[in-house]
Amino acid sequence: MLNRFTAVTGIAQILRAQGFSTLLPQTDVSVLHSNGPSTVLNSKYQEGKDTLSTLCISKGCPGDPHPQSDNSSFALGQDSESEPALSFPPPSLQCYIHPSPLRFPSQAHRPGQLKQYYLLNAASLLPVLALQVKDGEKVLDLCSAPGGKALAIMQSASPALLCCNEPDLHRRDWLAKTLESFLPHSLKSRVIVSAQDGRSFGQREAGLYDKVLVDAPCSNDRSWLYSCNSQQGEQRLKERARLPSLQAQLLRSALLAVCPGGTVVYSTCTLSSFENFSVVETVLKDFPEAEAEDLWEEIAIPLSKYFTFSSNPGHGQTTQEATLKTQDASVSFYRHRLGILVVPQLGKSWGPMFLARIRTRK
Ligand SMILES: C[S@@+](CC[C@H](N)C(=O)[O-])C[C@H]1O[C@@H](n2cnc3c(N)ncnc32)[C@H](O)[C@@H]1O
Repeated sequence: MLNRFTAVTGIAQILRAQGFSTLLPQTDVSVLHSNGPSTVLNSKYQEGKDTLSTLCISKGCPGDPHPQSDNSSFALGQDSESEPALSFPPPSLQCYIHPSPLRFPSQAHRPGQLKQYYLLNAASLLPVLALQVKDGEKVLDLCSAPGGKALAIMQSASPALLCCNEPDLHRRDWLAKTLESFLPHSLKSRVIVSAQDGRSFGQREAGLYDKVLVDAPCSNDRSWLYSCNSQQGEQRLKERARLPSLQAQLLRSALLAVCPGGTVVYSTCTLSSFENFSVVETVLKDFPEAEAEDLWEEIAIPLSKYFTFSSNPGHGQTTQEATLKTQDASVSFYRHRLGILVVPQLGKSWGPMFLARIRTRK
């Protein structure tokens, strides 16, 4: 993720030369121009585990009273390759994706300077896209560390307040460092770090937020690829059992924290339907004034060129299979009203990622 609060000249050209393309349909920086200082990216990629191949570039943020970017002179064209379009692409967010697993080297800390890019699993952008944060809104990131989605929110819009909550001390330090490395001082009063247990947040700050992201602690299926010993594995299997209850409490808390007419996005990086569809279904029973929205047309179809989606909840619920032919691929989908799931694919370095969007009635 290129940081719009720094100079980013030259990176888009390097990306294109390396075979990256824009993830979001509306932009193509092949015609990117800038008079600002050029940035040199270390283009020596490493192939290996935990590969990340999404890069986000952002234009200047219209609502930001303190633009510190030199990229206001960028001229951006339309991406004729991409269709159909996302209905709500954040106007200031540009993302790049690579068809094969590549890894940019992460950028070293440079005292007194903001980092220019942040690497993230491409599917991590989807909960932020679903949240549709608008300038001036109050946003809560209930489970925030290490801060990738909080940064993506700040690349997408200029909220009046972004509260990043993380109860774990070590991870909260990591979060604070991430925010410090990417966001200018001028945003300090608008991006705050909180240390509460997310389960009680909703009671304490009931109805205060327009948007709440619950990127919940989960089984994190991709991390199984890197678990090194069986003891660790057994411990994690034990912990799995308590997750759906914790996740449901966090989602309930989020629904209390959001104002009438507000939006909650619930996401995990597991395939487990007990941590995904079942949590949403259980919690919605307690909130008759809230309903899950269909993300199929808005997110799954426009991004089907890159991600394989499923909305099959498993355990015998009714599903409807549909096949969508894109320019490049024919992909099978299962539709379900409660959420969508990015399924990992061989040779791709993203997913799983489940997301559901819930709106409360005004
Ligand atoms: C999947 S990670 C969040 C990743 C983060 N949103 C990002 O994009 O970088 C889940 C986080 O939830 C935190 N967490 C665990 N229990 C929590 C609780 N009771 N309330 C709030 N956060 C909690 C974990 O410490 C962990 O940092």
